[in-house]
Amino acid sequence: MPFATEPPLRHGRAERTAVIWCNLGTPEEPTPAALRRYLAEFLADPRVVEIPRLLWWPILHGVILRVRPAKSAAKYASVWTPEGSPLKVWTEKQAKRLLGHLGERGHAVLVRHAMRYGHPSIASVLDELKAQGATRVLVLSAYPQYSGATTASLIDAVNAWSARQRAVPELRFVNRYHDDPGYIEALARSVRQHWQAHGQAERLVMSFHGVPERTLHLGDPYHCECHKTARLLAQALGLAPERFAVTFQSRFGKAKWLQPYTEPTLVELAGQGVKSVDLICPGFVADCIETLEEIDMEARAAFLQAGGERFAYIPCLNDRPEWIQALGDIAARHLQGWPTAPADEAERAASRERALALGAKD
Ligand SMILES: C=CC1=C(C)c2cc3[nH]c(cc4nc(cc5[nH]c(cc1n2)c(C)c5CCC(=O)O)C(CCC(=O)O)=C4C)c(C)c3C=C
Ligand SMILES: [Fe+2]
Ligand SMILES: [Fe+2]
Repeated sequence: MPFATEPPLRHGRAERTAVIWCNLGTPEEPTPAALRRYLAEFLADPRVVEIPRLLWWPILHGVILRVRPAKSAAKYASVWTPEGSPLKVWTEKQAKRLLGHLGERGHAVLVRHAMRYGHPSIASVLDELKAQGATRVLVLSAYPQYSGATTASLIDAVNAWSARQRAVPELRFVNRYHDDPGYIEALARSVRQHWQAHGQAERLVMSFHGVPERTLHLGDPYHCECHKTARLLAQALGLAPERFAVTFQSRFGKAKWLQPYTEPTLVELAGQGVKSVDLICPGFVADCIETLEEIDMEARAAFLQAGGERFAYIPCLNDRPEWIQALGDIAARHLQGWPTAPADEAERAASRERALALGAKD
């Protein structure tokens, strides 16, 4: 396999540190064609669908990619913004805010966002950072809870890029922050603020994206990490166990996924006479199709139709200042020991001196 041809690194050259804020990815447009491209890449990832290729390929190409793109495109169209897909808009904004926040704290780092599927791809962002002289890269995932389908998949993508490089930058991965106090407190504050403005419902439903149940039995920590996030959030809010529920949404395919499922739980609550629910999606740090359409439209309608009277969706953390602060703290913790101070002329000269003293030739 050919490795990249790269300009030789000069001794004494300033080190540059970069942070990549990685999210899942989203279609470029709310059209069947764009959805087909997006879903074809996403659902071909063996980390996402753990079915042997020989069985999965005919289903994916023969059925799913013929039917789903048009249906999903209509759903995306219902949440699309003038700037594009909500997931893209929030992810870009978060990267900018993180750059500003780290800068204020004296960290002169490069910050870019990247998408696991679609654009800008992880490989293209790593290429760009390397061209800008990044010698150390912190990969920060937009999934607080680790799962093979998400976190491990983005690690795979970074490693696939590394496998094509001659000079591989130093890499660090933030695999999880499901119990980070700053993240939990940012969630708690968003709930308290909602309660102050709109009053508290009878139940707080915490809905996480689902995964196939068998991944739990195979050792994926995702289910446990979702429950820990939920427990810590409930504790921070002083909620007794009977006042909240943990559910899983976005089931895909016919297999059993993590339970209880979000929508049937809402219908059941309404059937038990619960008239009001607040719903938060703590595992999504940016609003997207799964929160804005599946929850705030579909799940809302199901609850109200089943006899519920008040359904309040509490938005994702998006660009809330406490969240950007928490994200900055998480990044700063993982950047420890890496040079992030501005590389000025004096600093460059000193590092050259050190290199020469060690016998290196410039
Ligand atoms: C914790 C985050 C996520 C996990 C785990 C996850 C697993 C997973 N998802 C699918 C199938 C689909 N997911 C889709 C959208 C989507 N999924 C996540 C996050 C996780 N997925 C997000 C943030 C989004 C929104 C993307 C956006 O553009 O807004 C979709 C596409 C939408 C649709 O057609 O319904 C699919 C399909 C599987 C199979 C899976 C497996 C473990
Ligand atoms: Fe998903
Ligand atoms: Fe969905």
